[in-house]
Amino acid sequence: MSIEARGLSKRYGEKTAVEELTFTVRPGTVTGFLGPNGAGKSTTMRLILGLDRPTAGTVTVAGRPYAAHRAPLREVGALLEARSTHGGRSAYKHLLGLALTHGIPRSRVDEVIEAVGLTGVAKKRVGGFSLGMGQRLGIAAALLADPATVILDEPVNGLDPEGVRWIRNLLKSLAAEGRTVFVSSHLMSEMALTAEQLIIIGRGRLLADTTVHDFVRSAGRDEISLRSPEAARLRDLLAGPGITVTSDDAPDSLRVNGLGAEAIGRTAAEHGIPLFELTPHRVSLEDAFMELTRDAVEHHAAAPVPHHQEVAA
Ligand SMILES: Nc1ncnc2c1ncn2[C@@H]1O[C@H](COP(=O)(O)OP(=O)(O)OP(=O)(O)O)[C@@H](O)[C@H]1O
Repeated sequence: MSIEARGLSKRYGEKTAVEELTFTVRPGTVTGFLGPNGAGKSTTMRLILGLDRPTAGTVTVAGRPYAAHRAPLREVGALLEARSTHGGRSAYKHLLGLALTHGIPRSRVDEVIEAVGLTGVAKKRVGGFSLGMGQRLGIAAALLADPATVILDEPVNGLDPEGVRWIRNLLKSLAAEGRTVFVSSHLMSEMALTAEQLIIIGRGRLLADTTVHDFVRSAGRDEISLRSPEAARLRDLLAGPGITVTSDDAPDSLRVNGLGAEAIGRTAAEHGIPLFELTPHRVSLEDAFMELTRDAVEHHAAAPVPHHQEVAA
């Protein structure tokens, strides 16, 4: 049961929150929905759930707009914002209320409470819940009708490492059961551990629709830093197509892109050039994500201008 967005756009007055988004979220895998703050993730999720009307384009779940489903709760379970629950009620009463109004058996309430690990506190007032317990309750509500599609907006926000790991495993198991799992985040590193597919947006536009595997591979070019008393000579020897050598402020240091440590070490040895240091640096996923979304970030912090000298393209 896929989620299909086609030319999906949403404007609020002058502000374009979502612009011509076209993507498909497929069942059986976790799809991460990534973008910096204000990219349009929450708006897109609201459009999927029929809580807002698109200015243009369409979005369907299992072939129909959300509102056209006879029992939408059974089709799509969603967690948008935590803490929409009445603080004076217990978790159990809250879920039971939802279940009774949607024809869901009482036994299912116990099941989801158990599944999200709230059994010990199910009879306690929701008002006294921690952020993590509130998120678990929101997820219990989303799963109550055993939906084929699960949509969660920033579910790990504010959670401790144990909670983050729990959500990660839960999402994977929901996908393994054949469900469509669509989860937003602004943390690339978290999505790399949780998702298989990635849809990345910035300023409302699609920036990438890819797999985590491909994103990691394209981001995974190594940069090598080295120190040598003959750095200038080595720099000329390493230059070539697809290879970038930059020198930092220190006259004996170089940074090399496009060559492995072995190739550099071998070239240095062939020419009798001593190396004092040869260190590979992995370009982090977070760096690659920031690079991709740099132009789409609404508020930049002032960054120092890098001082690099390029000797070869
Ligand atoms: N009801 C609204 N009226 C006016 N502007 C809105 C409205 N809802 C969202 N926006 C604007 O649309 C843009 C996208 O917002 P949205 O909340 O969808 O982004 P997001 O990717 O979920 O961001 P975050 O990670 O900060 O939650 C933002 O610039 C936001 O200010």
